Amino acid sequence: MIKILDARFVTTAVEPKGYPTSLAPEVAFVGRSNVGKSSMINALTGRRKLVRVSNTPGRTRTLNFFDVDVERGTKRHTVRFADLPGYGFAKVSKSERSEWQKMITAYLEKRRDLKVVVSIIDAEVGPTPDDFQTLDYLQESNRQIMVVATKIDRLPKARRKPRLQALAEELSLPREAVIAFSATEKLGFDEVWDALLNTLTA
Ligand SMILES: Nc1nc2c(ncn2[C@@H]2O[C@H](COP(=O)(O)OP(=O)(O)OP(=O)(O)O)[C@@H](O)[C@H]2O)c(=O)[nH]1
Ligand SMILES: [Mg+2]
Repeated sequence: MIKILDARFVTTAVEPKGYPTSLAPEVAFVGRSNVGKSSMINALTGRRKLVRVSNTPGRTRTLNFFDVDVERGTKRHTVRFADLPGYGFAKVSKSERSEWQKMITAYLEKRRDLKVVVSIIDAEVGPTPDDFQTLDYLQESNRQIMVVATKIDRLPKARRKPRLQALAEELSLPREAVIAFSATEKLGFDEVWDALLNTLTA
């Protein structure tokens, strides 16, 4: 039902004056370093190498923008994705960490085009204090939030449903508000796209 027509890199930015000019509603992917943000963008665009991913936390160090043309039913949409550096990466200096923090919060606070923030949680690890802090911050900023639990493939099938239920409870969300995802097993593609397009076209 969901078909990706095209996906392309737009630009890299570190501060507001480098953000691309408005074109389409924007979706930002936030989460811990190494949680799988860039992999999720690759999976959602059906391009294995659109964004660089890595085993080493701290791979993404700037804001990276991508445009995606997507078709659902007979309707075509263009959506802009913003891949953000992860938070909670310990192996950088304090000053570097605060630079990252500034880069991310400047974007989340000021970006007008930003319509949905996808908060990515590791399904196995569960929400960390950093995740809770970010979710609180986003709620206070009145941002539209979508929670996606990724790396669900790492859990045996029988444990997935109870795990998602527990995650939803921890986050004080209804069960259906937490979408299960796996970049490696390609799970959750339709669910995430449907939720995104439903929100963006509401
Ligand atoms: N098993 C499994 N591994 C995944 C999944 N998604 C990502 N990974 C792995 O997790 C690691 C980190 O992935 P990235 O997509 O680079 O993570 P990121 O959140 O963009 O990381 P930073 O840019 O450092 O913040 C890589 O080794 C990926 O292959 C998934 O759904 N399942
Ligand atoms: Mg990344």
